[in-house]
Amino acid sequence: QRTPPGPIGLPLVGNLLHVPLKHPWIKFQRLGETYGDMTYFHGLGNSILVLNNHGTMLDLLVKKGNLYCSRPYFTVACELMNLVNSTAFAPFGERWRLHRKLARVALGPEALREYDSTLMDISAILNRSLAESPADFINDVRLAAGRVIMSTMYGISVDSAQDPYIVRAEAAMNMISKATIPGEFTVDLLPALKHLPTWFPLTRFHTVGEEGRKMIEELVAKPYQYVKDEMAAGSSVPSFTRDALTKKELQTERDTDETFEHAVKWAAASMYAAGQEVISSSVLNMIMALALHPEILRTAQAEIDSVVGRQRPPSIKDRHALPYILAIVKETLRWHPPLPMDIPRASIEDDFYNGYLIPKNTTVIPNIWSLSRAPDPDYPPENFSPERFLDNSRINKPLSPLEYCFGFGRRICPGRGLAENSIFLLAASIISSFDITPAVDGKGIKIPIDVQYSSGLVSLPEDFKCSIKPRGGTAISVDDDRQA
Ligand code: HEM
Repeated sequence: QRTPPGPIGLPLVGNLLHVPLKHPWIKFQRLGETYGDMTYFHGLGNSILVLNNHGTMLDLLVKKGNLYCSRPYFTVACELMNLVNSTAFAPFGERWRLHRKLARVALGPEALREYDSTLMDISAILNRSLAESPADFINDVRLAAGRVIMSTMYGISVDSAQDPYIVRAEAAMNMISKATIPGEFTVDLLPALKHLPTWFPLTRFHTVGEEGRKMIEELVAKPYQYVKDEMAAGSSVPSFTRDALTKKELQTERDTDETFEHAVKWAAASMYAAGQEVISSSVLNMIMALALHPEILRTAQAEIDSVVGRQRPPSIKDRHALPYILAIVKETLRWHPPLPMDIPRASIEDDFYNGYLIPKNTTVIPNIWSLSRAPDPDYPPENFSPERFLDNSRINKPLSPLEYCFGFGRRICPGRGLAENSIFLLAASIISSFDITPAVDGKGIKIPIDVQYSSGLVSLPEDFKCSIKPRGGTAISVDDDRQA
């Protein structure tokens, strides 16, 4: 039986040369132009299938979801750093199912409502720091995203970027992101290498794995212990961890599953690892887009002024009355999807699809990037144009990025509700309070913004400069609170 088409490989190295380390999603999209919706190739013993078409992604990852709901085994991340315990890298099985149940109960729509006012507080704090130290906006946004996760997962309020919870998490994230690009570590391609002694050349992964494992152990254990201590003292506040330890929907698992505590700890820490960076990268991406498009910012401000007014900050409840802001959020996720290659899947059995064999253990890469680049004669894909989602007169409406940026089927992102709420609220409150323009140098000349993104599994905007100033005549004081 033949496998799907793809480039012909060299012996041994296979087609590894076809996977550049920089922005592999662009190369994958081009391979799709040559080979069609499915491109299949080998690299050092791994078989890789890249999907470039939405229908094919739905057929394999939703309709045949059970066959494709495992993850490839990243030796460095999964084994040496222990991330096989996390939700995102867990293979298909009982442990992963329990994590998903925890997320359904403790991060579902009902649980999310508990956090609306926390998110409002976090936006107000972000606005205050943007007004006080606008040059630090990148750190401020990262910190706000860290606050969203620490408060919803553990009820921990974070004071500053030097907070040990945040420092630990950021360092661990840095490592994970690097360890999970297929091909980044030779050991991921030749798993037997991990048995080589640490002095052997090429075994940098031993050091990285060891450091990563220590960091991750602390990331998992410390905040969990905090929630237990607060609960014992009778002073805990709502959080994912507290809900998981108390909600009656999880009583059976708590009573019968001896791995329950381990699962709660790892599920909560997985949310940090999976959620903080994508929220901050989305908000920074939006700030960059608005600095480049003053007319879009003005239209967005006019919408907020007319719907919400200048006397109070926007809230989650205003969402459906603010279609332009929602279109900006969608366009931000489409313009540069935070996970351009989704999180790769692994097939758990041989499958036959459209006349091709897809062998068991194939690494499947749904190339979300290709979907975000669908040709559009009215609004070219490289342009930032929220209008593309609002122009009802068009016959061919674009697919909403909410249909693909969060993944598919049984492994779809369990944090998407929290992500949508927090990105919307942070975006709306920044837009309502600030003017954003390119920065100027000492001579008053604009510093051009170079639109560049990193190459990890999560792809972030590279650092850029812009000017953020409170809006003239704004009635919303930037050190606002919810009573204003
Ligand atoms: C803009 C924000 C976000 C984007 C674009 C995003 C995207 C994704 C994608 C593409 C996946 C892989 C889904 C698949 O395999 O098909 C995923 C998985 C995951 N996401 Fe998100 N995510 C976001 C925010 C969050 C947040 C805020 C959290 C937690 C609070 C979170 C937690 C997770 C977890 C735990 C997984 C692993 C699920 C599993 O393997 O079963 N994500 N996300």
